[in-house]
Amino acid sequence: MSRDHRPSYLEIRDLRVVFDKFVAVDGVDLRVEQGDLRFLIGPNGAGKTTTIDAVTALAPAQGSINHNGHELVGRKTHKIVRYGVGRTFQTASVFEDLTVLQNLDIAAGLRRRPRDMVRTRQEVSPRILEVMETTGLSRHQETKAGVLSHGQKQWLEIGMLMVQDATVLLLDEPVAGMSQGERDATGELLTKLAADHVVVVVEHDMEFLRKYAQSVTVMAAGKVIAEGTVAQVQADSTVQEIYLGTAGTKSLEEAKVEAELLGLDPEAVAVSGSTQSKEN
Ligand SMILES: Nc1ncnc2c1ncn2[C@@H]1O[C@H](COP(=O)(O)OP(=O)(O)OP(=O)(O)O)[C@@H](O)[C@H]1O
Repeated sequence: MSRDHRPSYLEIRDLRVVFDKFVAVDGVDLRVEQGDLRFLIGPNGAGKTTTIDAVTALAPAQGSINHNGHELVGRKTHKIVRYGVGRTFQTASVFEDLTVLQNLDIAAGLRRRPRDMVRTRQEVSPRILEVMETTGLSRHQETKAGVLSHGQKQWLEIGMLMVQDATVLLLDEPVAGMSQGERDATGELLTKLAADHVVVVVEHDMEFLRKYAQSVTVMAAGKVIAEGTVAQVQADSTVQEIYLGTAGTKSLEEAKVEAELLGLDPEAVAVSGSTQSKEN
C-alpha cells in the first residue's frame, strides 16, 4: 500500500532498452497494481529480464517507469530500492555463510543506522519473526543460508525484500529448479504477497503460471504482444503463432511441452518446427 493508502502500482510507459545498437526492449507499456499476480512470459530473448533490469536501473532505460508517483528512470539502483522496489535473481543472492536470521537482519538493516546493525537474538524484531513465519523459514533461523534448499534460498531472498518493506516485488524465474512441493509453497506465498504488494513474476514454467497467475503479459522480440487472463492469452492468435513458432529458439521437445501446457496443440509445433530444422 502506498503512503496515501491508495493501492500501490508500477506503471511502465514506452520503455526502450538499447544495448549498443541492439533494441532489447522496444516500446513496452506495462501497468501492474497491488492485488494482481502478474506473470511476464515469452520466448527466450523476448526482453523479460531486461525489462525488470530496467526497472531496477540494472539496464539503461528510456521512457517512463513510475511507482506510486515516483519516476524511476534516471534514478540509481539504491534510490529505487528506497522507493520500495525489490527484485530477486535467477540465482538467489543471499549471504551463504550467514544464517537465515543474519541475512534478514542485514536486509532490514538497510533501513537502520549502522550502530544498530548488530543485534542479539533476543532482539529479533517482530517484523523479522513475522517474515520468517510467512516464508516458512522459522525453523531454519539459525541455519546457514548456504545449506538451504534452492527453494528455501528463494524464499529467503523474498523475505529479505519483505523486511526492507518493498512494495514492488520483481521475481525472476522463482520456481526454476524447485521441487513440486516447493513450487506449491511458492505459489501460495506469492498469492499471499500479491494482496498487498505489486508482484511481477518472470517465468517459463507454464504449469505454475496456469495454477497461480491472475494476469499475464506476453512479450516477444522486445514488445508486449498480448495481455489478459491465462484463458485470454491462451486464446490469442498472436500468442499461439509465437509459441507455435518458437521452435527456432528452443528444442522441438521444449516447444511442444510449452505449447501443451499453454493449452495449444503440440502437434502443430511439430509442423512448425519441421520447417526450422536448422535449429533442431
Ligand atoms: N547486457 C546486455 N548486452 C547486450 N545484449 C543483452 C544484454 N542483456 C540482454 N541482452 C540481449 O537482450 C535480449 C533480451 O534478453 P533478456 O535476457 O531480457 O530476455 P528474456 O526474455 O529474459 O529471455 P530468457 O527467458 O532466456 O531469460 C537478448 O537478445 C539478450 O541477448
